[in-house]
Amino acid sequence: MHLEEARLIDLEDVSKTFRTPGGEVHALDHVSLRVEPGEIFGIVGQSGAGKSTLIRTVNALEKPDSGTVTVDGAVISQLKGKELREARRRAGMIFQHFNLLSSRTAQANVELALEIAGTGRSERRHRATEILELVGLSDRAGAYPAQLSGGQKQRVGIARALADNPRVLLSDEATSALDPETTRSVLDLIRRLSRELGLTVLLITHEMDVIKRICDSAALMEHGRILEHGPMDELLTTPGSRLAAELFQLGELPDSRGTTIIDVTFTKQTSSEPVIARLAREQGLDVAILGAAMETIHDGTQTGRTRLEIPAATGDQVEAALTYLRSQGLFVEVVR
Ligand SMILES: Nc1ncnc2c1ncn2[C@@H]1O[C@H](COP(=O)(O)OP(=O)(O)OP(=O)(O)O)[C@@H](O)[C@H]1O
Repeated sequence: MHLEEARLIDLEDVSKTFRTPGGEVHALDHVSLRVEPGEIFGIVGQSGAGKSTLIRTVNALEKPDSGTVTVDGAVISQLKGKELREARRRAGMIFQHFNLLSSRTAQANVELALEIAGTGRSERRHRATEILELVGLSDRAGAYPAQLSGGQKQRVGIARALADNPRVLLSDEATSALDPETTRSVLDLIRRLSRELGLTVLLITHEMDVIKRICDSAALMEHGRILEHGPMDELLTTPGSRLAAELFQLGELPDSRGTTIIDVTFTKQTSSEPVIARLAREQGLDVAILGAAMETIHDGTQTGRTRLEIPAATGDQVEAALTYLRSQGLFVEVVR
């Protein structure tokens, strides 16, 4: 792969401090992050973690105090004037509250993005029609935002963001104002567009479900720092991963009763149920399922965690059970 292509979104040692009456706030504290071409990368974290500041450095709405931000080969954090405006066109952005102009139809909202980019009138019309079709809104092109549902408004937002053919889509809590079903359909649309157009997507969210549903990779942010990041499969099988535990919550541990408790993580390739049944049968163990958190992800496969309790048994029996589960390709952590 060409070197520049491999650096589609690349933050290197980026810091940003705000001086407020209450003191200094380190919104970004030496953040380094790389998003691979074509992947959907989610950043999750509590309010105030620094997510918005991070995404704002990627479309140059915020200038870092130090470090570099590269987008599609351009070091966006160092550009000015015309060059900066040009580079900004490489990334489209969607927002929680859609940010559509209420006085313009869906079609005219999409065309506005192209007008600003200097595209001619007939080309604007053609492109807006094309992209509205791609997001499934052809029949609503003449509707005003007030006549559209939340999901439809976000589809217009997506069409507007992609009208100028950017290679990167930035999403700032794009589904936070939508109900769960609409959220799923908008996320699925983003996933489809990412695959069809080869789009790289960087999204920020405080919702773990968003990460589970569409992300290839994710990062956990806290106090301006990235605590963990990586491909989802790797995160889920990292011992002690906070992100994995938060993504697939298994609840509190029961009171100690001399048993062994293990968390079994299964990713795409396998489902845990038949394996657990076989474990009970073949090893003669009366295994109890204490909790399970599963998600059917975008490609229809299941990912999740199961918490098992193995009855008071000899060390050898527990060891044999762990060996068996691991031999089935499952990731196993002894919790207690
Ligand atoms: N322009 C600003 N001036 C002063 N402080 C700011 C500014 N922008 C952000 N901050 C502070 O920087 C920290 C990170 O804010 P940021 O908005 O990036 O977090 P966030 O994770 O996106 O949270 P939220 O989801 O609530 O927006 C917060 O403490 C915030 O108050």
